[in-house]
Amino acid sequence: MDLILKYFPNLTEKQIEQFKKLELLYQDWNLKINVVSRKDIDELYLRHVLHSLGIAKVLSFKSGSNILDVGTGGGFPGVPLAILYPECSFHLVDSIAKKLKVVDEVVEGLGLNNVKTTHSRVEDTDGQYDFIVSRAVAAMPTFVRWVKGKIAKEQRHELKNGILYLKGGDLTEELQDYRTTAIYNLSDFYSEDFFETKKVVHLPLKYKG
Ligand SMILES: C[S@@+](CC[C@H](N)C(=O)[O-])C[C@H]1O[C@@H](n2cnc3c(N)ncnc32)[C@H](O)[C@@H]1O
Repeated sequence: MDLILKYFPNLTEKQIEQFKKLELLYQDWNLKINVVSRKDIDELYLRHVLHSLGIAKVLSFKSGSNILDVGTGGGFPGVPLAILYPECSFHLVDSIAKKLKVVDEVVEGLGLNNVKTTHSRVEDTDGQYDFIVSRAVAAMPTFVRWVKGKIAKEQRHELKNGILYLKGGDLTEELQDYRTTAIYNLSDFYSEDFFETKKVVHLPLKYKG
């Protein structure tokens, strides 16, 4: 938890309580339904919470923003971002029901009222969002195919509406067809070794009507 405060020192008491409670809820639910590996549970704040919040180091979501988390699994990056941005609406989608069961329990346990979950493949969902966030779900070409048509028309942020994807390693080949991407190194914000190769990829997408 100190790790979160190190990089996000302006949290409210409520947010601090929610981030603290997150560990207990995941430990408990992970025993019943395994959604996070044992090693990762031991390092929940580093590998999941702080990593998810890396998106917030790149862009601060404005109040009233709508965010889609594709393939949220156990709730990453959607749940930590929903705690950080209580004035934004988060839609967390996953095609595996049992993972969303854990997310629903965690969301309820935290008293988060800005999160909606849907059990579906994202291709089969409707909705328009300022930003679409994700981690470890699909290569960019596939991902772009899944989410096109889901971008809101109105631009409210300094970054154009589109995808904010947590990725790692060498992305040269994967992103070669996307000239408008910007890559942000999380090592510029966080000093822990875990973030050495981790990045946030911003890909603006056009509104499709
Ligand atoms: C490796 S897990 C990553 C989970 C989470 N984003 C994280 O980083 O901890 C990939 C998740 O994407 C989901 N997924 C894969 N394809 C999907 C699709 N087309 N629509 C919705 N969810 C999908 C899987 O069910 C799985 O939970």
